[in-house]
Amino acid sequence: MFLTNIQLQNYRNYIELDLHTSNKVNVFLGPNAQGKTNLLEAIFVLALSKSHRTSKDKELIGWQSDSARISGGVDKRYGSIKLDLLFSAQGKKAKINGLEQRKLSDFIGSVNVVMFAPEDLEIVKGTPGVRRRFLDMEIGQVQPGYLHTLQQYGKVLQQRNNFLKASYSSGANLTMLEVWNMQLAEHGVKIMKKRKHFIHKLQSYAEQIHSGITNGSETLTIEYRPSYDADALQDESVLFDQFMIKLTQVKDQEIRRGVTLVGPHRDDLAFFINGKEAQIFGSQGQQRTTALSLKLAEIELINEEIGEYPLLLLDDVLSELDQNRQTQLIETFQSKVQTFITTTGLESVNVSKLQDAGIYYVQDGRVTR
Ligand SMILES: Nc1ncnc2c1ncn2[C@@H]1O[C@H](COP(=O)(O)OP(=O)(O)OP(=O)(O)O)[C@@H](O)[C@H]1O
Repeated sequence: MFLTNIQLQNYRNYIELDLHTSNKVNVFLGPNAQGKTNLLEAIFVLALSKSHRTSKDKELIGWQSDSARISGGVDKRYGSIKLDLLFSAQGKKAKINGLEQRKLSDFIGSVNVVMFAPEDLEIVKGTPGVRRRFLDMEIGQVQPGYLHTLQQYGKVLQQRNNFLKASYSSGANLTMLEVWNMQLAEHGVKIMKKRKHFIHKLQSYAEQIHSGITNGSETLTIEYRPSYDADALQDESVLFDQFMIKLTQVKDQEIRRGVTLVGPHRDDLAFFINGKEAQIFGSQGQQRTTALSLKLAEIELINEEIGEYPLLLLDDVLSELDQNRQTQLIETFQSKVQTFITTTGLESVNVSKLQDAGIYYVQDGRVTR
């Protein structure tokens, strides 16, 4: 799929932008703080309806305005579509071909993207929350139903936590807890099964890619770590029973602490290079290569799931990769993936490898080709 054009109105530091893009590589060049990342972010938001940098939509609206708009034309396998996303104090509205979508999950995934940015190192190095967010964003793109389940789980979790907190101080009747437990387990096992399935597929692509980048010297493996000892490939009813038993085991502890201690909100995943955990033993370079392998694996995975390659967004990362990794990256995307790159200078980019690139200069929220 290709993003053929993008329009912005009062989006961050863009008052008005109308840009036609190249189907191959697009390089956004310019000094710091001019709007390069904002532009990549806008493409990301068009795909997922939320930013990779902030959970607060109102930060996306230009300071001088009270609403922002992102529109884009996308060429897909089966034809072209027009996407519109409007942010205002009333929330966000999403349209496909001019038709407002009642549920955002019907809009998400109309265009697919994979973003690789310096902060992705945190997927390997950071807290479990960063890894869960990575999982949720990626699974949600190819299976919008997943986000709905996640939302339902989140609501039950919050209500259950409120109940746990209140019951400790008031000594309330705990039979209600059984009801929350059933609902938590019902949504929870669906999430766990989808995560397990996704990680399994991601692993097979990432292992191959990582081996290629490291000339066969490193084997990358990914392990799903659910919040309790559960075999997530099990039948859903078995998983449900295991979940309920676990909740019974931790009941007293949960009431004392006023929080839910088991469930996918406490899941994690771990990365191993040649059998050693990358988060603990990996060098900075190995951790970065692991994050890169994951992102390149996602490209293949999305293609497998939906039959089209996503857009690749590379935010200020080429300069951090050595020539070998840059070449590997460029060769992977060049022929099949529309790519958007930001950089402060072309000297850090292996431009000789780029074919038919559109080079754009970004200054103070304006873009010139
Ligand atoms: N809501 C907003 N309204 C107006 N301007 C904003 C808003 N949010 C951020 N900005 C401005 O956008 C600019 C940052 O843009 P961006 O992050 O895209 O920079 P960049 O060109 O990628 O720079 P770098 O090379 O340093 O990463 C800053 O000047 C910032 O003040």
